[in-house]
Amino acid sequence: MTDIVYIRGLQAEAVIGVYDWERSIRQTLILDLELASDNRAAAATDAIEDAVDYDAISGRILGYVGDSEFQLIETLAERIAELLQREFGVTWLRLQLAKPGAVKAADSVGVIIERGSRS
Ligand SMILES: Nc1nc2c(c(=O)[nH]1)N=C([C@H](O)[C@@H](O)CO)CN2
Repeated sequence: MTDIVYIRGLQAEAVIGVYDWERSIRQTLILDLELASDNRAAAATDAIEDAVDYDAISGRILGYVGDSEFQLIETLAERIAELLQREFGVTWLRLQLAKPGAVKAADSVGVIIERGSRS
């Protein structure tokens, strides 16, 4: 399957970080997602039930990240990937998780992961 539904620039706030000062503040995270989709199936029925619902997924991620308190962005990215596979049946995904305020001299830092199979 080569179709994709994407979400770009999803902005969330979380307690995240390894240092003591980070455990008592909320920091901004930016998520970019590519999700495998059979767009022809959704187009054939024109029904949201047959689509990868970017609105429902965005809402779920915002809620999950907002409640999370991990130390590493690697952990948060992995948990989000697992959640999307488990709850939304996503078979393949590429997730970029950026922590833009983390390194003062850099525009942004973060991780990119791919999970699942595209075929
Ligand atoms: N690979 C990672 N490196 C670092 C992380 C991280 O989550 N993954 N986190 C930190 C600190 O929390 C940093 O963001 C504070 O500015 C350092 N390195």
